[in-house]
Amino acid sequence: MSLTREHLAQEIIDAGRFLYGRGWSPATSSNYSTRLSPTEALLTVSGKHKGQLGMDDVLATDLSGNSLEPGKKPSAETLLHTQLYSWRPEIGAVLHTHSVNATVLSRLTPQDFIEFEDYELQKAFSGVTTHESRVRVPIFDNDQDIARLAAKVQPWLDAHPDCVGYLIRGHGLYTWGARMSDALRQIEAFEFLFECELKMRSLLNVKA
Ligand SMILES: CSCCC(=O)C(=O)COP(=O)(O)O
Ligand SMILES: [Zn+2]
Repeated sequence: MSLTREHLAQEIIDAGRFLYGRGWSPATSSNYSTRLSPTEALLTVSGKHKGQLGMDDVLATDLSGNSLEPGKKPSAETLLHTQLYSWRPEIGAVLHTHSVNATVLSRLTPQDFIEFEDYELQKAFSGVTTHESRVRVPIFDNDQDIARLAAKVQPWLDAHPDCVGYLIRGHGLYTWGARMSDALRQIEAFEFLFECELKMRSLLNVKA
């Protein structure tokens, strides 16, 4: 059964309240989307406070990132959402957040990835069934040119079909799922793992 636009918009509003409440989407940062149809996404309007979204603060775009609702300005990062819907037809929701831990960890890491290993919570990621696995999370340098950034993300996605999310250095996290609940679960898992990693590094006095 396909969900109505109203239901999908409410999922985005509820996600914003939750993520803002956890401190992972401060102020107007972050953007969220759901798949509206095989060729359209429903996405947050640019510049809105994500803890206070209303029904008018979302708009439909095509999968090239073009607004289908004149008068509404799509998120500056629309292309990073729509490229994921184009990449995998089973993706139904994409979340981008700006937590302190994602920001600090991505800045502290000189390599272009971080890897999680031997954490039970890795099993919260789609497709992971044991802690005896490695979840590699690429880190892309931040770029105000989102088309250029998307062009750097695409080859990684194509080479890693099991990728569950990525970081943008000093900026934030992207993750996704078949449904909004899956994307939210992955955000929570990432945040738990980021915090573990930062605590481990500070206790071990590891710089990177
Ligand atoms: C104040 S945060 C800077 C922009 C950003 O990174 C973000 O996630 C929000 O951008 P949008 O255009 O989607 O509001
Ligand atoms: Zn952002």
